[in-house]
Amino acid sequence: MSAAPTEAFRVTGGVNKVRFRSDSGFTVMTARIRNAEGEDPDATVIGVMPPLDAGDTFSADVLMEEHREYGYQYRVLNLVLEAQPADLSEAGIAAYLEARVGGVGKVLAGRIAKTFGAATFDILEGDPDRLLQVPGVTASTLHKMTQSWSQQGLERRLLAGLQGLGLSITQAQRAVKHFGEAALERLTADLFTLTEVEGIGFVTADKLWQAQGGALDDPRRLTAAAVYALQQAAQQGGHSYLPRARAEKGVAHYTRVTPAQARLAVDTAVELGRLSDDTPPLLDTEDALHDPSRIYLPPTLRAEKKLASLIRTLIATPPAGDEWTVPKGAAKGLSAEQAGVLNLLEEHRLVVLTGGPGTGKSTTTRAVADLAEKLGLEVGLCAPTGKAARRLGEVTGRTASTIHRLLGYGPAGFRHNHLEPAPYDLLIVDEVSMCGDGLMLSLLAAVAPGARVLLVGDTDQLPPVDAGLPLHALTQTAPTVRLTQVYRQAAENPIIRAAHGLLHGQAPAWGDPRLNLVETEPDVGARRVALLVRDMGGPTQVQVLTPMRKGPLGVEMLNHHLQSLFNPGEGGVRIGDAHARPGDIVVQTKNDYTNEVFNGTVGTVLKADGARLTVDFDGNIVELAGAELFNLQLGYALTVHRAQGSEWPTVLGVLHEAHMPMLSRNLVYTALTRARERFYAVGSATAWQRAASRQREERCTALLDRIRAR
Ligand SMILES: Nc1ncnc2c1ncn2[C@@H]1O[C@H](COP(=O)(O)OP(=O)(O)OP(=O)(O)O)[C@@H](O)[C@H]1O
Repeated sequence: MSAAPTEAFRVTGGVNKVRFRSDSGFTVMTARIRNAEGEDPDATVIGVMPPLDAGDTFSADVLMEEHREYGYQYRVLNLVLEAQPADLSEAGIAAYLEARVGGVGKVLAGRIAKTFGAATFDILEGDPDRLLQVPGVTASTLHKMTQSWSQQGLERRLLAGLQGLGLSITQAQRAVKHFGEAALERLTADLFTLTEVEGIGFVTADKLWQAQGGALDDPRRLTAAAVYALQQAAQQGGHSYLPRARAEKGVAHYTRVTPAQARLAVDTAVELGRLSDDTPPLLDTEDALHDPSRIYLPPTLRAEKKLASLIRTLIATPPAGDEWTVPKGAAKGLSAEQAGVLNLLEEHRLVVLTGGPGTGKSTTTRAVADLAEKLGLEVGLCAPTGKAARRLGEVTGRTASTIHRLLGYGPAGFRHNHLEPAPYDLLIVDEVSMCGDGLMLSLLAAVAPGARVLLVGDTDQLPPVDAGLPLHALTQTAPTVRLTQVYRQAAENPIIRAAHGLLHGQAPAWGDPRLNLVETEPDVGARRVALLVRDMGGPTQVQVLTPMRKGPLGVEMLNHHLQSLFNPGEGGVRIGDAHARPGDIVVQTKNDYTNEVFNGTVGTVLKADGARLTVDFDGNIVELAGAELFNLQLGYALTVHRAQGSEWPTVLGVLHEAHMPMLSRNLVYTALTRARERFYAVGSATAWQRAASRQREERCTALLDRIRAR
């Protein structure tokens, strides 16, 4: 082969030996590869490939690269398996038959190879009955052989065809996994169907589409863009629907088409049922300026309607039995407001308890659980995250779990639902501000007939990451107690006072040793933060929070400086955004129900060997490898969103005008209330003033209207 060219080139080859293959399809093999310029008899070839064995032949686009340890090797971009072995000697054919064709053992493979030689594969493909003349090949053996051969042939043709559409081998494999045999036909008919595959979005499909020379105004492209606009609105802004004008703007933004075409795109998507138009009949009182139109993704519309009817039912139906009585002593130590919750639960199945930090929500929750158990009721305690569940358990002195665990979440979804309700007479859910419509629907759908539900949360916290704002709708429709009095020791705490001040648009009054601010410029900020963390006792004593991931004061930059100061060194195991070494602080970024580690849980790396990490998450010691490592990031600094539901004694909050797009009152309120004893702001006081005055953008949700609708 000539010197390493920088761009990809095509080779054909035969597999010598497969050295390694991960479940994601990443393979390391040695192969004989050749092209017009020459042959490399035993090259190292790496990359994501279809399942293959020694003896397979293939054609592939490869890039040559020099690895610092292994020297030259070829990285596969696309690889198509040929339908027969490289080595057409009798032994080669026998080895291939034995390895790849079902029902054929060593002896039989030898006989077939001896009888038919290189013609074996054409016969297997085109005239398989002739194989019956080989002693030992029975009708059932032949059936197994032809089944397996045609299945493999189909998969080979599918992968080759999909790669012909421009898909990478990874995308092709995921498409086959998702669509099965119909993959090629579905994607040939409409390449944008690819967006149904987990992890492949409109932008990727559009790149493939344009690489194929697809027309920019093709209805399939425009329809897919309309659906994508709604998906992005839910993911980025938590919107359950978009007014038509914004949906059209989204389409124009993603496709660069004219407003007229964008309008057509939304109309077409609605006609095809890919989107739903649920615009309510315009009441004459509506002002013409307010755009009442509502464009939904169909599943979101169904969920919102279902949730509204569930809430209406819970509000309208009486609790089962009459055992709920509130004896005199039950309200001991509670304020009249707090005691109100106990009384409301006598008549109502669904009660909501809200209030800011230190207003006595947890105290009230404990009193409700105590009373319910005295009355002999089964009480279920849960919260959206592991950390919040643990805290709920601590303050109520009972076991509490995540909502997912309480509802029996597994690969097939939630075990408890309207068919098999959760077996509790009273469900208490904490930190409900973190529940989107989806999780709230799963939760309320699993409430047993006649059972009661107490939802506890703080409506001023950040809105949920998922779409919808159910807690807000519930506080305006279900019987609600809003605790306002901040208690003595809580009131003395400047953090809690500052949090309540934020709700009235006031920036915190800095200067208290428990509530202080240090100004810094973005470019030197990360380094400054690392030194401050050192002065404050190191990363185990203080949690750093910041609004963003990117930028000079983002999580990535802060973690880089914090890791180099507190755990310097080289190498380590690759995780989501860096390399982790023993002693590093890491954070789980996705719910992992198998290891019972949830998004936002912080842990310490105990061991890092090869491609495995042992992490201690608050006493839950887990071993992580493979894809699980990409659910981890360095955790010296976290985004405020990731910190929701967690609390630390000391928090260092980084906030600067540079974060402007993210700054809102709820964001800084949530950051501040993550600190139990001490909050240290680094950045600029102006940023806090600006944030305090900015309400977050309203979310497009019609849940409240639907609950109220008659
Ligand atoms: N009725 C009350 N009378 C006197 N003190 C109270 C009362 N209710 C709560 N407290 C005290 O106020 C403090 C805050 O109570 P609690 O932790 O229940 O508030 P919270 O709303 O759960 O706060 P956070 O949201 O921060 O968890 C606690 O020290 C608690 O003992």
